[in-house]
Amino acid sequence: MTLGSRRSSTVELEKEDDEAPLLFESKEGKWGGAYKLFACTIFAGICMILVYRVMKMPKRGEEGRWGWIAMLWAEVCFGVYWIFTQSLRWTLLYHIPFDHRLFQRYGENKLPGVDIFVCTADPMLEPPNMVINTVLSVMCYNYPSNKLSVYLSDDGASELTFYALLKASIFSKHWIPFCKRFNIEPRSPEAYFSQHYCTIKNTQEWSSIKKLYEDMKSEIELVVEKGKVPDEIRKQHKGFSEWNSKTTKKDHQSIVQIIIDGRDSNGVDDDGFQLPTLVYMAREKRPNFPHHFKAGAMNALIRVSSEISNAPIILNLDCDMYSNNADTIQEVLCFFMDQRQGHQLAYVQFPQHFNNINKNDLYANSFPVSYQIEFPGMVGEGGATMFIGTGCFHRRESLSGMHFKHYNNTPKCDINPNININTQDQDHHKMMRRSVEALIEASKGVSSCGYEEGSEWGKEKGLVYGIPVEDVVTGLRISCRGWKSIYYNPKRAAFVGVAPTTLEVTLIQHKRWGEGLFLIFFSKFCPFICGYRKISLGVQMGYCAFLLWAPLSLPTIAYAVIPAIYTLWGIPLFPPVTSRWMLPFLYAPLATHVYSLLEAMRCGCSIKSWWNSQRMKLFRRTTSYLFSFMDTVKIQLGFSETKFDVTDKVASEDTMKRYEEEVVDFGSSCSVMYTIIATLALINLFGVIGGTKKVLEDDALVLQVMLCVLMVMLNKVVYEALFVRSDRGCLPSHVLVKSLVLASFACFLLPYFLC
Ligand SMILES: O=c1ccn([C@@H]2O[C@H](COP(=O)(O)OP(=O)(O)O[C@H]3O[C@H](CO)[C@@H](O)[C@H](O)[C@H]3O)[C@@H](O)[C@H]2O)c(=O)[nH]1
Ligand SMILES: [Mn+2]
Repeated sequence: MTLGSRRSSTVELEKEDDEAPLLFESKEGKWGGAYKLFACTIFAGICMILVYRVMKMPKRGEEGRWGWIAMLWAEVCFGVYWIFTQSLRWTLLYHIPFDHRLFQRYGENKLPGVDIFVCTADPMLEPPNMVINTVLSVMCYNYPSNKLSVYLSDDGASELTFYALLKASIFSKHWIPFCKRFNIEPRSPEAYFSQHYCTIKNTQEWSSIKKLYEDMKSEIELVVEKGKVPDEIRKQHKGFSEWNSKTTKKDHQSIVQIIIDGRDSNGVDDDGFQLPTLVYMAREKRPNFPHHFKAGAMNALIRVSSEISNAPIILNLDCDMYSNNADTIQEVLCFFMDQRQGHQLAYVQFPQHFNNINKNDLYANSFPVSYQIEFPGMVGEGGATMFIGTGCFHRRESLSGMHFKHYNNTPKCDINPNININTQDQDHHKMMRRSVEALIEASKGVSSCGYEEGSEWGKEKGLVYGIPVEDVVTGLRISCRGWKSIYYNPKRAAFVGVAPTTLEVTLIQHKRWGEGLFLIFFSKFCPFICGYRKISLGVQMGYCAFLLWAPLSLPTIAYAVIPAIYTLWGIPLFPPVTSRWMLPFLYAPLATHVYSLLEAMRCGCSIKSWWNSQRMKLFRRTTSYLFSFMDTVKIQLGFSETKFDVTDKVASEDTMKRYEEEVVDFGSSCSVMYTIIATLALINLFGVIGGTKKVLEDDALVLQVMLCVLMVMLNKVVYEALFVRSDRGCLPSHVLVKSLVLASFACFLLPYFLC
């Protein structure tokens, strides 16, 4: 069976609606003109820096030539990168939906079905209780339940997760009517009960539902702790028969269970309303078949859902991202169903918000500047935005791989315009209602390892394989296939997730991102090649501002090391304070950083969180992205394969305490990364100590010493972790020894080798 042949996959409008009021409007951001002028002055500064570098380059044999060349190279890199980031700031475009018009125009019956995919990969890193909270939150959307289907993909193939989902399906019968009756938010029970005391009039009902939730939660926790579902529970559901002693995460058959069949008249909640369909899926995995991580899971979900519900709109969520607004689907449909532009739209991306960011966002895990400026900036450049893996609504056709021109050329009446989805479908189901068993059989077939062999999945169809940021590359390809996309950041966050709480986890996560993004740059999906004449130059450059994180590590390391070492050697790399050339060297970096601070504050960051983000930028570039860079090179040369380290979403109490107190937690296992961080911090400390004396003799070293002082200020937390702290999150003594040896070598012995 081919995709989309059974049910309509089209959200389209009839011609007569052409005159009707639009379902959304677009607005340009303010203060564009002033910014453009300001950016031009910075650009002039950058050019003058480069001119000075080339003019004053020491001759062959003269002192400092290599350092000078390295600085020139680093400044060229920063300059080019800065230009790329400008394309994300030139024209900001925001979209505002009019959701009240949607129901007015279509009524409930004419709205399309929505399939919701939730992915999980490991019951230890992603606790089943967290997963079902996400599932429950999306089962409660203010949207006709018979049009909602929720699919959980479990790459951990864990009976614990399955058990939790069964429990959640029972609890949902009480939870959904409770949410709708009292119109509560958010609808993830864990989030709701942790944020609210009884806010509703009927306290008895509130307490009883809270008790139900807590009982379920502790029952699940008990089973998870045991690591095994007890036999008496296993007997209660035939689904457990899929697990036997040989089932492991990496080796098992396809498991598909329709836990709630939305067509079934028994599938109703306490108030007698239909429940959404709920499906558990663990696609087949075998040791000798690559499974392609999340991209593989998503592709299996696309196919399995096409057998079961085949809704034209797909929402995709990570297991830690619960829905925080029950009206999100309506808002999104305003975009997809708008008569003027809706048909061109492939996806609507929401930002990722987190509920566990500490006061000043110590690890710079939230991206307010990206979400409030850079993403709308990319939309402003050419109607495209990045797909970032979670909190994204897709049109099924585009996600499955269809080109816009083919979609647009398909006569819409042949594949049922959305107007008829509901009524026709139900008749359709009555007529050719496949039994649950038949649906499960078909689903198992399409989620088996063999199904993808020799097929176009992962290449032309579905999410792209081979790149650990499957999301970004897939979004880019969709844009290159002629589709538009919208970025939407509503006032009330639509989705809320969990951010890493230790430095180590953040650095590892960024290593994966950096590597994946850089791999895109080298693949056939490089925006300048794949996007040539398909997406605007601004969007191509905007993508590169992200794709080039990894190589930017090299100039950053050069800038963090060379000035400090050359200070100790007494060799100047910058113009003296008395020279007029000093001006661009002061202006360009100062203006960019002051601007970046203002921009962050405009997005609601505190000064301290901006400062933290600058430190994290340094840490990430000198460690995560350096490893991303090296691994990408290895992969390109064929020495290594891509992998996906799942982000740990649980933290010990000790760690949480430090996180809340905003004390950097270095953890224990990333010692190579920490050695680099500590070595750079020490080199700059030596630079300041040795340089202060020299500055008094030679004013040519002033800028260099200022740079070292800035680096030392950024690295304050590192010195504390090395010399002062003694808790479990500090830096171990072997890191101190190694970094001292390395830093001393670079500062004091290297000159003897080089001379
Ligand atoms: O083999 C795998 C690995 C991961 N996942 C799921 O993918 C999601 C994202 O994984 P996570 O470890 O949380 O990574 P993050 O870095 O937090 O994820 C961001 O970056 C990823 C790409 O690197 C995107 O896939 C995600 O959607 C995006 O939120 C989670 O729900 C996982 O359960 C799978 O289903 N199968
Ligand atoms: Mn995550």
